[in-house]
Amino acid sequence: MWKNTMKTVRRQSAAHQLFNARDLSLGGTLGQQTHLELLDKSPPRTDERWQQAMSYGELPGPNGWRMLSYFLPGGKLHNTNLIQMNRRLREMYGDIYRLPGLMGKPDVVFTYNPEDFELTYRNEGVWPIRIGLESFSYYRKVKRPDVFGGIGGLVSEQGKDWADIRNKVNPVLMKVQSVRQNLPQLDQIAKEFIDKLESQRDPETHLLQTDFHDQLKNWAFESISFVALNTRMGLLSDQPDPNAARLAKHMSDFFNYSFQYDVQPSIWPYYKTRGFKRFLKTYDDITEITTNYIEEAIQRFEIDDGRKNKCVLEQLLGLNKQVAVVMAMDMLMAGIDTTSSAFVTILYHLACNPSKQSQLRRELLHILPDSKASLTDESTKNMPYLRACIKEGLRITSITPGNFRITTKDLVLSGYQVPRGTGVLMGVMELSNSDEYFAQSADFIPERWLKADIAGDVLACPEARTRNPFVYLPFGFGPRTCIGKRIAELEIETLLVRLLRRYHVNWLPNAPLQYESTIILSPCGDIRFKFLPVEGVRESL
Ligand code: HEM
Repeated sequence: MWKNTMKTVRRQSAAHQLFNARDLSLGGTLGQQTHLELLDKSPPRTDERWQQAMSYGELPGPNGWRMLSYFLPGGKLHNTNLIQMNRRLREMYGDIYRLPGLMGKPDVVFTYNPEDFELTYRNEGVWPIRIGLESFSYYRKVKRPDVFGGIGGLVSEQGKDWADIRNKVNPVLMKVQSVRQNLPQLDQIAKEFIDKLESQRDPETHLLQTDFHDQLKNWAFESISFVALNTRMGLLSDQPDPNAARLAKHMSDFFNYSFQYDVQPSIWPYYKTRGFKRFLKTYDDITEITTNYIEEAIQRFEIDDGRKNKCVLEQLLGLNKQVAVVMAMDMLMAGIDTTSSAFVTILYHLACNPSKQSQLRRELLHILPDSKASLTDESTKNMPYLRACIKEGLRITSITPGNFRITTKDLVLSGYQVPRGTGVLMGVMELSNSDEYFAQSADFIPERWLKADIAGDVLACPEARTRNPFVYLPFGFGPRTCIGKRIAELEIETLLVRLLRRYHVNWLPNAPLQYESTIILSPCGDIRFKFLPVEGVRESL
């Protein structure tokens, strides 16, 4: 079900990703605010700091033709992926450089200076601009206003339209209590995942007979669809709901299509090709299946009206049905690959660092002395080492390696004038992997995230990281930060507890875990772990 996505994605190069994001001004044709309308309207800056800064034209970087030549066969960036491309450009031009915007797109300034990150975020205002995926808006606003009532969704809206939804849904999705009420069901899903893993594990070799990453995507799908649709899809059972299996297949197709039509070059804004029409059909199928699930949930809520705590979907429906439909779909679209990729990453680091894994298991044995017991708010309150391991895994490989904004004000970045309306790409993962900000940055050291006073028997080492918060931002920053952060953390924590309480996990390949860069960094290639039951195995300390 998930394989198809991988194959297509592996063919993409940095050149495609760089040149082919749709023209930002397309927003105008979709009836949403364009980034130009959102820029600060005050006169250009004339203050001393601005005057003394070097001019924008002095920023290092290639012109349009030179940049194109880099991507031709034999060029410096030919066949690189996005990460390799950024590293080479940084070697060539330094810690701040400019790539020209082609075909009507704004220039993008790449920076590796945390002071620039802070300035950019602190000046983004209440309506930060991050370029969205235009097909979302087109489908929802132009093709199906009957279902979505003119709402494009968080990922693609800008300005006031974005803020209207975000302000409504923040209390539902960002409030700890609202999210944590899902713990019992997410724990149940984690248990079912482990049971399935056990049934696919060879007891002699301790290897899985199936693809672990694919299985994890089923777990992520089952978990997020419970939160978003209040429905158990049965994807971890032998007999999934047939509509759930269809939805999962459509989701997989959707990622292929979105990459093709939102990121690669395409004429769809001007001419609707046959392929694009198939994409719209996939959107239609996803919409039909999710709205059916939501209708079924509404009936359940009506029958069972006396509950004290309303689930996420019920709270969203209480705001507005169209907001609930859009949000549920966005959660499904943004919450599967992200969470499963992050989980593989964290598990990989723990598998490669057996002493850290043993340390974590000591904490887990304390939290869950009886492996059959359920996790509760009380038992999971105090898990400092687990949370530190998650942070440390995402530090070494943040699955979103850079954050993007369009500047709304004139800014001085690294001593250069950067006019409003310019794209700024903040290369945060490079900094979180630099010894300048994290001592022994290549090593997995969860202790750097522990506070000395709560570390218990662990030797905390908070001095191994910088105090600058802008060099570690796996979920972004500010009013536009990831809205699924709390859900993702809860899902990952719950499954890590269950998995490592049950198994010692070893990494089998001789090579490190590989990634491909698409919209996120996704683990690829040889992903094999060995799962040895904890019962009866001596800890290697
Ligand atoms: C480990 C898992 C995840 C990571 C690392 C991640 C990371 C991110 C990042 C970096 C952003 C951009 C933030 C910014 O611009 O400042 C983002 C946005 C977003 N994420 Fe996540 N995410 C994850 C899981 C999820 C999940 C589970 C959901 C669904 C509930 C989700 C839904 C969204 C949405 C809707 C946005 C757009 C928010 C907006 O523009 O207002 N994410 N995510």
